[in-house]
Amino acid sequence: MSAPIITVTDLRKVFAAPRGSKGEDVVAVDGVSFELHPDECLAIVGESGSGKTTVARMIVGLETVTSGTVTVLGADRTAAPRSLAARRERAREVQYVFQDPYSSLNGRQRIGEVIMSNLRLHAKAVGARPTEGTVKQRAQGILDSVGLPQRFFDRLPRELSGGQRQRVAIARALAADPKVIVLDEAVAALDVSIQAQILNLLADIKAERQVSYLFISHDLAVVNQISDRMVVMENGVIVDHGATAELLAHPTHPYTRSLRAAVPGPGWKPTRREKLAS
Ligand SMILES: Nc1ncnc2c1ncn2[C@@H]1O[C@H](COP(=O)(O)OP(=O)(O)OP(=O)(O)O)[C@@H](O)[C@H]1O
Repeated sequence: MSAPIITVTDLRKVFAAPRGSKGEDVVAVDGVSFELHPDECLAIVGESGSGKTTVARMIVGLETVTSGTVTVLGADRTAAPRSLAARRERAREVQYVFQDPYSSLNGRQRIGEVIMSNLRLHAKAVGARPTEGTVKQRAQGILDSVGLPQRFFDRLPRELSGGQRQRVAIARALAADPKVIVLDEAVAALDVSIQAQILNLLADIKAERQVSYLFISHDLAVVNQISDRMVVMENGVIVDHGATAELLAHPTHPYTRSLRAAVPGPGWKPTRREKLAS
């Protein structure tokens, strides 16, 4: 098997109680280890507060690491980036798509400019000087690849639906041509039918490009559709891991079983992923 793109080893995060408060420190993540391989979708699942987002934020350098290590493409990424250039270098490797596409998009920036500014940023960082015409052409291509018509190029985020805005957030991530996209509850705010469209889009993108997903979700029905493997977190600790289809068809760990049991009946079928792939 080829070398992992991301390796996290014995990752731990403690949030200190505010100074002067009588509160206790929060151990959000405790001894988490896993690997993300090329072209795979690894899901991190668990209930609210289990530590999923904190793991992702440590991987992209948005949160400091208390102990343990993060390696991305063979480079140690445990320490927080020290400069803007270092932060951008990391962003070229790993892009982050947030749950709420509205607050993550600049309300005054038109959709085409959202994509073009990320294209310019990352082209500049690798010393390329594409013309404005080339940048625009690439941005139009990316808009097309996320299934949005060209007339959206000049629109503002508020003129788009939630699903369309999430397509723009994905387009912005693609503009960096990353090796990994972290999708943090990226479809949680969307209606089920729109969720399915975005999941199909993500599957298409992954089939076309060399990109891996770290897919964070509390929703096993969604995870079942998109991920190859999953790790299950409870109270900051990985309590279960394995191939998604296998783990969900035959959950053995009590926590995975309880999560699985909490999935609403209609629409839930362990074979749905095969259907999506067909
Ligand atoms: N900045 C912070 N300061 C203090 N505690 C925090 C901070 N961020 C997260 N926590 C705590 O760390 C724990 C894990 O939170 P985290 O957001 O990683 O969980 P999660 O599984 O992603 O949940 P959710 O899906 O609700 O975001 C929680 O107890 C949370 O309250």
